[in-house]
Amino acid sequence: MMNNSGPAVAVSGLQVIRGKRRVIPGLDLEIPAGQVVGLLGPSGSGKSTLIRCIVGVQIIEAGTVTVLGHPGGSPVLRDEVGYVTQSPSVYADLTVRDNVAYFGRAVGLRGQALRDAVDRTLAEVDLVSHADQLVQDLSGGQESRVSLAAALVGRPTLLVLDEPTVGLDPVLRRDLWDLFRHLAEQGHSLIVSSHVMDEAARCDRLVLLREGQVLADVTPDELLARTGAADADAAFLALIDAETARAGASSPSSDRSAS
Ligand SMILES: Nc1ncnc2c1ncn2[C@@H]1O[C@H](COP(=O)(O)OP(=O)(O)OP(=O)(O)O)[C@@H](O)[C@H]1O
Repeated sequence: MMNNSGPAVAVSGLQVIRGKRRVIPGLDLEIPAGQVVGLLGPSGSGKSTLIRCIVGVQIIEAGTVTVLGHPGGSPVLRDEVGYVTQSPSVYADLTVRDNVAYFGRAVGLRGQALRDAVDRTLAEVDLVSHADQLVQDLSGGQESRVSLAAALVGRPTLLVLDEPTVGLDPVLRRDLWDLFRHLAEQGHSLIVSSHVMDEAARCDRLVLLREGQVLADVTPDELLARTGAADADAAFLALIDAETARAGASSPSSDRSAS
C-alpha cells in the first residue's frame, strides 16, 4: 500500500466537457484517506465522469485531480488504484479463479502469494463455490463480483467502485458493505458511487452531486441534521428542493443547459 499522508483525492477547479456539454462546470473536492466515501446523486449528475477523472481515463478541460499525491492517471498509480466500472470488465471465456489470478499477476503477484491473494479475494466476494466456473456461465450479480475481485486482488491503496451493488440481493449488498468497512479499517480508501440512498448510512462521508457540482460534502449524521430528514433519501430530496428554490430565487432566467 502506498504511503500517503495527504487526502486520497484532491480535486481543484475541475471542468469536464462531454459531447458538447460542460458536465462538470468547476468542482473542488477533497476525499480523505482511509474512509469509505459515498458518491451519490441522480442519474446524469456526473458521478461516473468524476470517477473517470479520478482514475485518469477522462479528458479534463481545466483544473487538477491529485490522487494519492500524484496527478490522476500517472503510471505510478497503476497498481495503487483499483477501478470497477459499471459494466463487467473480466474475461467471459476464463474461469472465475483464472480471471482473478490474471489480474493478480498484472499487479506483480506470483507463486504462493498469488494463490493466497486469489483464495482470500474469492472468499471476500463470496465466489469460492463458483471458482472453477466460466464467467460466461455466471449470473449478472456474480459477474460483477468477479470484476470486484479482479480490482481487489492486488489490495490497491484506493478502490474506486462505480455502483458495485447494482443487481445484488440484500444479503450480498450487506456483506459487500461489511467488506468495504473492513478494507477502510485496514487503511484503504474507498470511493463508492451509488443510487441507493440507504447505502449512504454505511459511508463515513457523503459527497452529493447534482449537475456536476457538489451539493453537499458531509457525514451521514450531518446530512440528516442539516435537513431534519429521517433518512438519506428524504435528506437528499430536501437538499435538491432547497437548492432549486435558491437557484430560482437568485437567477429566474438562468439557462440550465450551460454548455
Ligand atoms: N460518452 C458521453 N458523451 C457525451 N456525454 C456524456 C457521455 N457520458 C456521459 N455524458 C453526459 O455527462 C453527464 C454526466 O454523466 P455521468 O455518466 O457522469 O452521470 P452519472 O451520475 O454517473 O449517471 P448514472 O447514475 O446514470 O450512471 C450526463 O449529462 C451525461 O449525459
